[in-house]
Amino acid sequence: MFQSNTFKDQVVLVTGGRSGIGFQIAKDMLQLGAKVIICSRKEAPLKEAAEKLSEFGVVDYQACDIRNTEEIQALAAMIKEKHGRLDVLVNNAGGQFPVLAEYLNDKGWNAVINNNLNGTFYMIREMANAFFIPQKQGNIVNIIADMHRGFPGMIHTGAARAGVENITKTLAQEWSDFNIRINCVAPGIIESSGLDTYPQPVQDMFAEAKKAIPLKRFGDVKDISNAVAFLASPLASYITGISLYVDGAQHLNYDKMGMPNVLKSFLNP
Ligand SMILES: CCC/C=C/C(=O)SCCNC(=O)CCNC(=O)[C@H](O)C(C)(C)COP(=O)([O-])OP(=O)([O-])OC[C@H]1O[C@@H](n2cnc3c(N)ncnc32)[C@H](O)[C@@H]1OP(=O)([O-])[O-]
Ligand SMILES: NC(=O)C1=CN([C@@H]2O[C@H](COP(=O)(O)OP(=O)(O)OC[C@H]3O[C@@H](n4cnc5c(N)ncnc54)[C@H](OP(=O)(O)O)[C@@H]3O)[C@@H](O)[C@H]2O)C=CC1
Repeated sequence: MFQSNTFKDQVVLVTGGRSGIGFQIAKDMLQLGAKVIICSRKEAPLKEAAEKLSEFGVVDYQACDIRNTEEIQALAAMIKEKHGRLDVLVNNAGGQFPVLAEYLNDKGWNAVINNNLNGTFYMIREMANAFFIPQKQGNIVNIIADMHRGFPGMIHTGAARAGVENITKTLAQEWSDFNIRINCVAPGIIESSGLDTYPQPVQDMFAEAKKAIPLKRFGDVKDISNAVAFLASPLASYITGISLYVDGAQHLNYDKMGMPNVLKSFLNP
């Protein structure tokens, strides 16, 4: 659907690109002409993913925990040495676990805030300082979540993603002088490797909730990748500071999905 040269010779970094949504984004960017770098915490699955992706184009990888500034700086140094520039940063790495607020301890709260909010900010700041600000050009897409009306059962990630959404609105203004565009994609429930990490009762609850999604289906990793490609492409050259909900209108119908109640009955000890 996009022209195969949409990202020709552009350098694209996809965090969490070894699996699920990130893998699809990396694959599609390669097929649209980009050189792609993927990072995540563990070296072995990253290498395996990079080998699979190399069928589609030039791909590099480096283990990097987005919560660790030194590791991010080392990743930026590798990209500078090998490619000389960075055009697009896709902040896809993240995760959380279902829990009710009253049972969430400091460690669990901090783990998710550190990953999804702090890690995303560190990555944005470091890549902007290393590339986008000196280049006076850059493009950032942040994967957040469907937390438009709060996120019962996932208060930590709701707060973290709302923080990223606000960072996005701030930087769309603060960094407009550097010709940096920054946007979010907010996935609904997407059939991906990430979803498989949830316990069976939560997956059963998702299956039940599907009936109340106005488009009556879960999303596909390709639905998210298409939105990322659009926002990172020149087709979106006048779009910055927005969140694009890719969720079959779930965010308009959340309470009817019965998620809070089902989550509550599952999560109550
Ligand atoms: C509708 C929405 C659909 C969304 C779908 C997706 O997003 S799919 C994509 C989803 N993909 C993913 O989510 C995958 C990636 N997810 C992750 O890597 C983790 O969930 C992370 C984000 C907490 C980071 O982890 P990390 O390596 O930084 O930390 P750690 O593992 O060492 O844990 C630190 C502390 O957190 C707590 N705690 C953690 N887990 C649970 C739990 N299940 N139960 C209860 N508590 C839990 C616990 O306090 C633990 O300390 P402890 O008690 O062990 O001393
Ligand atoms: N699937 C869904 O329905 C939805 C997903 N999302 C979000 O979309 C993103 C992708 O999800 P999905 O593909 O489904 O799930 P996955 O669990 O497959 O992907 C998460 C990726 O992030 C990486 N990652 C996690 N923490 C870090 C870290 N600290 N540093 C570097 N990499 C990290 C993981 O690799 P590793 O563990 O090896 O580090 C993994 O590759 C996530 O942020 C997720 O929360 C949002 C809403 C809905």
